[in-house]
Formats: sequence, C-alpha cells, structure tokens
Amino acid sequence: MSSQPLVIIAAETLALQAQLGDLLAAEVSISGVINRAQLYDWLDEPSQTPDLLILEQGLLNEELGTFCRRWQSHPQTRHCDILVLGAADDRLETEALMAGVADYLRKPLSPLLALARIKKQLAHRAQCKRLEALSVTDGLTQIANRRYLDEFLGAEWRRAQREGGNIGLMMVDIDHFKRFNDHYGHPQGDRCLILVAQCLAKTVQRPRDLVARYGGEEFALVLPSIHFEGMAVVAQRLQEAIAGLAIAHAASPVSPCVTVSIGLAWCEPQADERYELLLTAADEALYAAKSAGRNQCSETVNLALVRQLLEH
Ligand SMILES: Nc1nc2c(ncn2[C@@H]2O[C@H](COP(=O)(O)OP(=O)(O)OP(=O)(O)O)[C@@H](O)[C@H]2O)c(=O)[nH]1
Repeated sequence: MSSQPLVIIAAETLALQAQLGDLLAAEVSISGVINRAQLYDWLDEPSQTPDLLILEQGLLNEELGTFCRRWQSHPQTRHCDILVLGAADDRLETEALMAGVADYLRKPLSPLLALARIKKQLAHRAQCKRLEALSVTDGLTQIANRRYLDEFLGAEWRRAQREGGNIGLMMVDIDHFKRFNDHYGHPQGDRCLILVAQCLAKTVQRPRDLVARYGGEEFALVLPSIHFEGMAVVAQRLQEAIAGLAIAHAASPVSPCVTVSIGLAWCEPQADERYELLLTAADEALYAAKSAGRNQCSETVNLALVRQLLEH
C-alpha cells in the first residue's frame, strides 16, 4: 500500500485536472474524480480514506455548503479537509470558507502558490493523523487503548444490530500479576505486559479483530462475526501462545510461567441493547475463570441473567 497521501481532485475540466496532476504527481497518490455525479457516487461509498479533496467550485456552486456537511459527517471523510479552487471573487471565497472548506485558491492557478498551499494542507493532515494515532494507542504496549476499544466495540455492535450479525468479546487477564511485579519489579512487569500484548495481537488473525489494553494487566479482544464455537478455539490458541512465551513467574502458585485467565462472551445484539451487555458478560466469565483456579477460560453461561442485571 502506498504511504503517500491520497488526494482526490474533483475538477470541471480535464485541463485543470491534468494541470493539478502534473503539479502533484511526485508528491501524492491522485484519485481523480471528474464530474459532479462521480463525486457524489464516490461519497456514497468511499473506497479509501483520502487526505485532501481539491474541489473546483464550479462543480457544485451553491450546493457547496450541503456537500461540505455531508463530507464532514461521513466517518471516512470527516477528517479530510477540502481545498476549493474558484474564481477570484471575494463573495465566492467568503462563502466557501463559511461553508467549512479549509482553504481557497483563486484561478487561474499560480503553480508555485498552489503547490505551497496544498503541501501545507497535507502537512497539517499528517500531523492530525499522528495525533489521532497517539490518542487511540496505549503508550506502554502500543496496542489500542480503552478509548479506541469503546469506539470500535460500539461501531461493531451497531453493525451487528443492523445486519443481524454476532459479536464475541474476550477479557484476558494475567494471573497473579501483582505478585509478578512484587517479585521481579515494575520494569520487568512492564516488559511482561508488552510481551503479552504483542503476543495477543499476533495470535488473532482476522483483519476486523481488535486487541486492546482494557486497563492494568487486563486486555480485551473484540471478534466480530465469529461462531460461538470459534471463540473457544481462539481462546485455546491464545493460552498456548502465552505459554509459548515462557515468561518465568516464580511467584505464581498456578504455574512456573506467566499464564492468563480468559472470560468469553458472545451474542447476537438485539435492537435497543447496549454493548455494555457484552463487557459485563465477559467480565463475569473472567471472574468465574479466576475463581475456578486461573489459567483457564470460562464462558458466560447465562446471558439472560446479565441482561436482567443491566436492566436494574
Ligand atoms: N508493571 C506494571 N504493573 C501494572 C500496570 N498496570 C497495573 N499493574 C499492576 O497489576 C497488578 C494487578 O493486580 P490485581 O488486580 O490484584 O490482580 P492480580 O495480581 O493479577 O491477580 P489475579 O488477577 O486475581 O490473578 C497491580 O499490582 C498493578 O499495580 C503497569 O502498567 N505496569
């Protein structure tokens, strides 16, 4: 996949598109959209997440405001700025800026100025992307953090509700981690957390699976569209992978090496249900695995009971 920024050029004329293409060719990947209909078609189903839309004002005219609102409310384009190319007219420029575009370039284009302004927008986007990545990453383990987990689980939950699908969640907790810290010290504890997190991330395989740090020594795995039986298979694979790390844990009464307990929950979300159901159910299951002696996995037996608990 290209690491170059992706720019969409929506221009009325092929000549302008070609001019911009020549100007930017060495710097960015360009996905050209020629006319208004194609632009709307693309926005109906964006195939990629663009970094900048360069839009010739004449393509939309007075529809620009409505278009900007749609662009800014679509999850895949809402972070992508729009740069408008328009006539040298104060009123048009003001309207475009008021509609929410990031910048306005007057035609005829000055290649030098156009390139500088486009590069400035792309640098701003790159900086925003770095910050976005930081805000959803756990600083120690470099996997997703709790904030991203909530966002992701919410989105997958709604998708399962819409499409009548299912979703699985696993809570994975390192056994007797307090004793590990006390015995080996905090820096070794941190190292253990990093190794376990990376191991979990490597062991789940589907592109839509997510591994996140839930907090402390607890991790959450979201597995969208999975058969219930598949959950046990994944859990066993995870336990074997953690055992394979062979991280010594001399203070554990369970095993000479680091082990984990796993709580499994799975459901087909009903309309009006919230994803907290799944979190609570997986937490209950984890508690059961701990109570039964640790280094094992347990599943929620009675989802109806969890539903009742959440209602009260
Ligand atoms: N090194 C390190 N330790 C952490 C971090 N976050 C939480 N901990 C420690 O994780 C330990 C969690 O302890 P407990 O919740 O009692 O659980 P446990 O000792 O794993 O016992 P069980 O879960 O019942 O097997 C505490 O000692 C926390 O200080 C971290 O980022 N780094």
